[in-house]
Amino acid sequence: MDIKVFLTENSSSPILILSTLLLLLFIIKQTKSFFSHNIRNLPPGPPTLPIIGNLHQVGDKLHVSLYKLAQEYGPLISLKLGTKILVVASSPEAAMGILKTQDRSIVFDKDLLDLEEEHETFVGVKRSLLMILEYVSRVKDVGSFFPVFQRFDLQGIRKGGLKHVQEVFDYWKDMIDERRAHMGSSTWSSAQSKSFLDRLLENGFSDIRINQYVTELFVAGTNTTTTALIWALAEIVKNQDVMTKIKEEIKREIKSDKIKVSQLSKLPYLQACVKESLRLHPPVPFLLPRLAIETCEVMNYTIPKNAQIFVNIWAIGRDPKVWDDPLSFKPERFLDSNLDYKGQDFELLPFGSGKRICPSLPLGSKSIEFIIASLIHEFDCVLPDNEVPSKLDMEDKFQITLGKDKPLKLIFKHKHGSTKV
Ligand code: HEM
Repeated sequence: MDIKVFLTENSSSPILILSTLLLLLFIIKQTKSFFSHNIRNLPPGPPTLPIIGNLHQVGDKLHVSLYKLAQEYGPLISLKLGTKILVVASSPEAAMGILKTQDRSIVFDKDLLDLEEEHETFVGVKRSLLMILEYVSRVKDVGSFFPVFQRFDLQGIRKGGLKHVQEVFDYWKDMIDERRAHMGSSTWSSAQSKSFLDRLLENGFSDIRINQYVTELFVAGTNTTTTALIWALAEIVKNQDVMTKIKEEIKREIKSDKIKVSQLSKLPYLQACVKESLRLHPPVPFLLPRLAIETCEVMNYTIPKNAQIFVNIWAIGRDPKVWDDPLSFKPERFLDSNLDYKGQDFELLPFGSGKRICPSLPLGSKSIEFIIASLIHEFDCVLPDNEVPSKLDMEDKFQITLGKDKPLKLIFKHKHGSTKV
């Protein structure tokens, strides 16, 4: 229909006319923005549709959709998501190119930590932290692909996320107030200062800053470690030959009732199992998104300023060009190899690399090794309901961490009597 005729026929409805004009303006703006993004020599990628670009190709399992696109278009690809350009690295070379040029990133949309929003009542810090993760990991946030819509928060993502951030803040507000009052009292001496919170308070951090740091640490630290632990246990239980080898190693090397952290270095096979599990199931499938601060060249392609960059470490861990028989759980591959996850080997980056590497790498990796070694040393671990280990379901579920879709249920029978599920 001719626009002029349409406007004349509908002149009785000013709201309809206004919304039509707004829609037209929007389409013109998007089209202009598409042409201005038409940068030469972008990394290859699938053809785009008008306005939405490649949004229709991004499934709920983002790590899998981007892995499949990388198989088709190469290790460094570019996509248009709304008005944004996303570059994804899915091979060690591409990861190295990105991580050596782009070392700043953003953790949360800063709006999520905006404290101006209204109060809600406390419902439980664990639930709230999980809800924050759930909101942060929502892939299909219209506002992030079309910044023009950001302020409207059409899907309620910002509002929902803020509600749970506020619940978490409320939870430890009392703790902060109490500690601050104690520090200000005459009975306080700096020798009593022990915790991370004390250090922040001593150094004059405001409540807002403390809230942000502590929430970030909780969000980054809790789900990652438990997710890694669950995957490693699931793989060991599924592969009973691996379980037998761990038991033999522990029996041979550990003579005490309890394992100490200092003894973990005597268990190279167990350490290889943890590495192998982190290769196949990195709890964080994409490193923290990097933002191209300036236009730059990576692998002879141009990455334009303000492009968002993902490194798909889940894809790198399954790349048949890098790993022999990549989908099999084979800890032996690490026994005669110097390959490590400390950020230097771009084939294996479960903790990231560069300035943004996980600050808790030693704590995270040692915790998993220690918990698994202790469980296997002290308990016999079996699946309930005569489930066959080799048939254990290993489907994953994409949130900001990549968890196991079906919960892992195990029965732990203490070697000296009691049973725990
Ligand atoms: C197995 C356990 C863990 C894994 C696999 C893991 C993985 C990661 C990864 C991949 C990143 C992003 C690195 C990058 O983009 O280059 C990261 C960042 C981070 N991790 Fe961990 N992490 C674990 C445990 C922890 C723990 C226990 C804590 C805190 C107690 C923690 C705190 C953080 C923080 C604060 C950041 C953000 C660093 C920044 O903003 O520069 N992580 N972690």
